Amino acid sequence: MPGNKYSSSNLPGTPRTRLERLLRERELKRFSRDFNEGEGELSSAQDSFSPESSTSWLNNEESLQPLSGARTSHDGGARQDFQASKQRLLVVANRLPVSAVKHGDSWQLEMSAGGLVSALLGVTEFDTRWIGWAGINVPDESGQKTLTEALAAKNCIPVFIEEEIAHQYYNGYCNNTLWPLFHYLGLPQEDHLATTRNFKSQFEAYTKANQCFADVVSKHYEEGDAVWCHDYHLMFLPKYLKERNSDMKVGWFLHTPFPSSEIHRMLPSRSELLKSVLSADLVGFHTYDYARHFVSACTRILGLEGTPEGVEDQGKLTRVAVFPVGIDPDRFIQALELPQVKDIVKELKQRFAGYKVLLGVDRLDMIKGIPQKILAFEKFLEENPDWRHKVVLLQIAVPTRTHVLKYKQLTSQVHEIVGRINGRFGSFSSVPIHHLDCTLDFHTLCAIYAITDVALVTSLRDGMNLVSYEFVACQAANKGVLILSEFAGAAQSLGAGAILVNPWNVAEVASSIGYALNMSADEREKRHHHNFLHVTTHTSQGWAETFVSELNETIVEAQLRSRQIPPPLPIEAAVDRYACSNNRLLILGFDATLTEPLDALWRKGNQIKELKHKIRSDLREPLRKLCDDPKTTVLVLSGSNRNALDNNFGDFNLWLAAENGIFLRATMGEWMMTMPENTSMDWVDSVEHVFEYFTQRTPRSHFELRETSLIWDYRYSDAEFGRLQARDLLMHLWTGPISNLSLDVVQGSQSIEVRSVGVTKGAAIDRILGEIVHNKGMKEPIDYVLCMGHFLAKDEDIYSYFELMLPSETPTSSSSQVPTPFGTPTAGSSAAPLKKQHSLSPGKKSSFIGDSMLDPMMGADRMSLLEGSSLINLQAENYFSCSVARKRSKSRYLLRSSDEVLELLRGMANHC
Ligand SMILES: O=P(O)(O)OC[C@H]1O[C@H](O[C@H]2O[C@H](CO)[C@@H](O)[C@H](O)[C@H]2O)[C@H](O)[C@@H](O)[C@@H]1O
Ligand SMILES: O=c1ccn([C@@H]2O[C@H](COP(=O)(O)OP(=O)(O)O)[C@@H](O)[C@H]2O)c(=O)[nH]1
Repeated sequence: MPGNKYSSSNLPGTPRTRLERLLRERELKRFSRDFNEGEGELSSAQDSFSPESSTSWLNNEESLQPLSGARTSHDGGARQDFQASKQRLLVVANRLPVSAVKHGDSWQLEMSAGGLVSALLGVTEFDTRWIGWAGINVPDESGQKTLTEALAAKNCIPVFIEEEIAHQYYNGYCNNTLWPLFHYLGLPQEDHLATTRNFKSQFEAYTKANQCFADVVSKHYEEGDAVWCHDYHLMFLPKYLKERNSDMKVGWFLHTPFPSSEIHRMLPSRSELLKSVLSADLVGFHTYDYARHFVSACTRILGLEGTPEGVEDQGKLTRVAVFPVGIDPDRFIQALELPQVKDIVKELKQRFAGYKVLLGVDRLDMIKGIPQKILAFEKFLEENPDWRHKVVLLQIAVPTRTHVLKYKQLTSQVHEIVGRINGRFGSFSSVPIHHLDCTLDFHTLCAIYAITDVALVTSLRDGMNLVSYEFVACQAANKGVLILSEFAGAAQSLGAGAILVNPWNVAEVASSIGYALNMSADEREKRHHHNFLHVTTHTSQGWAETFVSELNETIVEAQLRSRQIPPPLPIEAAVDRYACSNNRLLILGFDATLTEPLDALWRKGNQIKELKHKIRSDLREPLRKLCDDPKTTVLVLSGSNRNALDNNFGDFNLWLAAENGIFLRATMGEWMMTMPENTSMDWVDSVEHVFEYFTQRTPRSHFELRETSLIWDYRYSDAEFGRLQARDLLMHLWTGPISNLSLDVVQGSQSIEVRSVGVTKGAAIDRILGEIVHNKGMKEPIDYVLCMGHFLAKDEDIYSYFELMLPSETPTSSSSQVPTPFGTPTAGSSAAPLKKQHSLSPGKKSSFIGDSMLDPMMGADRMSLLEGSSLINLQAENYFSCSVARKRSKSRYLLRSSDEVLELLRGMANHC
């Protein structure tokens, strides 16, 4: 990106691979950090947001430290320099690290709870601005101004959302629809009478809220910034941002699980959300499973191509990668050394003397499996009477999303179970469960983690779960045991040191509690050591650095890739050159060039087969005009069979070349063959057998037996499955029927074609032109060529054919494997001797070009006629080779879709 000083491509001696570049960037960062630490100018505590306190907003007391990157007046010069070298990062999340809360008549800024805030507090490496929803309704302008100013001191920028929209966006679409769905809890029943339970109105509010975020981001964005969007609240944000500025560097990270595509497809707006997320440059998840689910949702629901790198849509890659979050362990480890924390530890130890302490810390959310945890504890007490009155469960249930009905119901349910169990197993002097509906301050939380013997994390699903990390960080002395749900993302990192459980299996959790309480000191030590090492080496700081480095890198790679993509066809210039030429040749592909766009076919479901090979109706008129222009020759050159071309173009005055140019006819005349030497179909039975086998096993795939080739087409099948089947099919072909035959296997993006060696459009064009020139009795040289199609790589030799006709100073696009004009070096091409073949299907009348029996005037002589008569006089500026919707191409130009083809042909037709 121009002006982006963080593009590693700007560095001298640029490393060539992504890994090299990322390692180098890391090293530079480490160097810069070490340097500054050595100077003693910057301590991370100074530079980061301090969450341990809250402040009154109206009083504007500055007891909170600013977020990283805030410039304060007492900054020294070195600090300024270091700050200046930091990359600007806009963190955009629904929640700001502080929430404005009303206390009586005044407002206070309080620390927000939840893992996302905790994770991002550790991010100090960047010059960060945090953009998020203010969390409260502030309708008046002066109120908004005051809050904005108060937040600015923390480098926070509020997004104000009107109350009803915020309600439907946050309580409705986010937390009543996306949240339960992404955690495998299904969708709520839609209720048309209640707007809050109506997908449509909630969805509209969601899009509006995302627009509000986009407005604020755009306002604060500076060129070169990295914009990091967070979580399911902001799935539309990447799209809105890119629409405003396509150069913006946009990453999106999901903190929750991304469910299996079978779950995601239940969502009414499933496609829009996926497409929007794909507008980002980089998409990140906590675990490989979530990333895998996302890619397969894109392939199955959107029909796009999933690659090991991410998701590809017409050559545009959205990178998808895994970035497991961590915590800032030092914050916890250092807190335990504070006298006030030590006091709380002492007090708690006295309070629970003689008891083993089990701990749960969760937002009071149905995904956290709090009822299941408590029921498992009940079962444990039931089965282990010896442990009664020797063990307590402390359950900290942080209130959350209290306006959502399901959360209210959960609160009552949990209270009821706790009451019942305490009644059952409690005594005058003790109760087994201490359940607190509250938010703890940071120091108390650390102290509780430190005195705990067994932490119980029983989430039914959880993106990561940072409580498990925090517990481990605070257990250096105690070496307590972690019981961890296998459905939390953390199970993939802390699984080896924890006791993994299925939270739905209450009996298993109960017995795990027993196992943990009785575990030997030696085993506890080993398990703790393993997890402690992980928690202290996989920090939130590293997480953010890796994500932003990858984002920078993704942009560099996209630039490199886009350099290989042909530039867009300058339609106006192509039309102008056409207008002032005298003898023009238009070579047009058919499928995906002149046919309906795939999207339209896709939607029409079962009618696909009928519609598949039809020319777009809106193209008929301009095409007819072009065909009827005496100064223009139109040739449709396609892989399709003769029938398909006859049916579509029989009433146009043009030339048709079917089966990649093997058959040729003017629509006024008979079909003839250009390359009879390439039409042997001896191999067809054995290949057909394999194609049949795979067609039966791949729903919505089909194969087509053409006169000179066989094609298996899986473009309407599930993309992922289709690709797997295609790989398998190729293996079968190579090891079986074609292993000893001289055949070409041509892979399309969603097809596999088997044809005789040497049959390509480039090989056929020479003879086709010979025939056309002769047939039309052309006297004037061709001075304009448009050669345009969605051609397979193998058939792109046609572009090179014309390149070689240009005056010699014109650079050619490729020098290897190109046919020479009027005779290619390829085996079986026009240079080979012509001979009659008898493998054509009966019923079609064909002549061979060069077959003296059928047409004594045609043949090899005609080729030399053309060669010798310089009937092509093409200047570079009059040659337009153009790929349609295939970005990896040797063509000079690119048109993105058949819509643009329409625009071009209409423009030309205006000059007929
Ligand atoms: O902001 P709230 O609606 O009150 O909810 C709090 C946060 O909950 C979710 O946290 C997730 O992020 C954690 C860090 O990556 C992860 O460990 C945890 O498993 C997730 O549930 C939510 O995704 C955040 O957006 C909320 O802020
Ligand atoms: O009273 C509390 C208890 C916990 N937490 C924090 O809330 C976060 C919970 O994150 P987790 O990833 O476990 O789950 P989430 O709530 O984000 O789904 C942790 O960082 C806790 O330290 C908090 O802010 N206040």
